[in-house]
Amino acid sequence: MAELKLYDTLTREKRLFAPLDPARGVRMYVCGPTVYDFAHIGNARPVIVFDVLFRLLRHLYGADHVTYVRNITDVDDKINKRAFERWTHERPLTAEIRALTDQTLAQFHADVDALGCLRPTHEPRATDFVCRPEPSALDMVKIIERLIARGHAYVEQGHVLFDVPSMPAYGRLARRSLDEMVAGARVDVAPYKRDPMDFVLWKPSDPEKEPGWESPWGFGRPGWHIECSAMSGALLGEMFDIHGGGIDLVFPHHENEIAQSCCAFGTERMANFWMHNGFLMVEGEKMSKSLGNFITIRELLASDRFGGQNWVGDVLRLAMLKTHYRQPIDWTVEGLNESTNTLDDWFRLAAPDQPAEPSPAVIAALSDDLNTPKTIAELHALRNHIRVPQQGQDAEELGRNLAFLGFDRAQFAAWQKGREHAVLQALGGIDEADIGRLIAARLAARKARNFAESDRIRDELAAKGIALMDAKDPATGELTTTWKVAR
Ligand SMILES: Nc1ncnc2c1ncn2[C@@H]1O[C@H](COP(=O)(O)OP(=O)(O)OP(=O)(O)O)[C@@H](O)[C@H]1O
Ligand SMILES: [Zn+2]
Repeated sequence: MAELKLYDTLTREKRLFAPLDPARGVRMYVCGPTVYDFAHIGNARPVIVFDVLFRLLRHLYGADHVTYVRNITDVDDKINKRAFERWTHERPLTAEIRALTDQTLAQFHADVDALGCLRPTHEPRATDFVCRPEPSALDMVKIIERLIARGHAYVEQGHVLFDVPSMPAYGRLARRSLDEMVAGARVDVAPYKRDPMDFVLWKPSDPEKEPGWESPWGFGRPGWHIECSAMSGALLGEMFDIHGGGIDLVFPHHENEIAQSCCAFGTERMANFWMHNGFLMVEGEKMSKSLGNFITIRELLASDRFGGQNWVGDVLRLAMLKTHYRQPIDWTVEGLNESTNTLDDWFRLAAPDQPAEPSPAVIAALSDDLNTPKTIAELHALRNHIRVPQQGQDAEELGRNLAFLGFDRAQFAAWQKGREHAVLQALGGIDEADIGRLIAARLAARKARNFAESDRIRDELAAKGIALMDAKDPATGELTTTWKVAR
């Protein structure tokens, strides 16, 4: 088996990966979306990156030996605020919140499906893990009770807070001193906190406008960080193999997850590897909702807001994978055009209907800390060996790799056809049949050695924005011509 090496944010090194407990397979947790609005393309980066890792792990360890959990945050103050704004009092507020989160989750699924991402093994909703009736079922309330019992949390004015000074190892993931963390996190100083770094595990809810659960500390709701400790603990165990998310989650979110899980379970570590993707940037800044410089996945797929046209999931996926996951990505129209041309070329040459099966060179590249730029270079090399489009071993191998990497030939082809149709219409009514007739006339002219006429037809089409591509079948020596809309 290929050796898998992954970069671990905690130890700041690339290390050899092996499952902690081979009998349980590989266990991976990735922080998922907060469902109150459309996801932007920056949010898609961790989804795509960890989908590629999921595919690689399934290949290396077997599909039944990988458990991938990506949570859904459906209790959050931004959700409450949005639901409260649109609430018409015709149904209870909790039903309004559920409708908002259901609708947002359905949109999220449609978006990431279009990006070629497999569904994780489990997609737990935070609200299902606040308080579970079975005494043995781990949930947020039980973890908080344990933290209080072990002297790592305290109750104050209806709030439960994690006592940061009670954990000497706090700050190890972020590698910051307490002073730096206080400055960097812009932590709220609140009257119920003993130390400014202490963070909320539980807070009281106003039953009139906020969702809540009955708890030993009154009617309230959990803080954000505790949900990931509960869902990962319940579905993967107290210690698991890989924990992922965007680099912005290192501090405070992941630092706090570690504090909660390790102090509640009495463990040294929460995850064996911590993996973080870099930012997707627009004009030198992180794409984010708060900065307002974002474009949603939906807008890219279904509107012409970015670059004056709509895009297909495969193009967004390739544009994302061209950059190594730990580097920042600059999101540009030019990058999407380049990816479009690459996929157009690959699908023209790759054999259709191939099973998803990677080449050893692709596995080797991905096994080196998910080196997707190297993977893409391997595909270009493979492409250069193809003699006859869509035929022969190399064409089949390219097709198998594209399927393995999650590219969808039919989806891409349908989008290309739609684009070509739109361009042809804009060009003033030339259609596919006209082009076919002109190509046949040109081939006939060439056969008759009437090169002036064949060039005239080529120029006539070029003037209309149609480029012709000639290829010779090496077996028969026949010339065949295909066309595309030139841009
Ligand atoms: N620009 C970005 N580039 C890469 N990953 C990102 C970016 N923005 C958010 N993420 C990641 O997306 C996932 C979902 O995060 P979250 O729901 O907190 O996003 P968000 O609150 O909408 O982000 P923001 O407020 O920054 O727009 C996280 O793993 C986060 O790190
Ligand atoms: Zn999390």
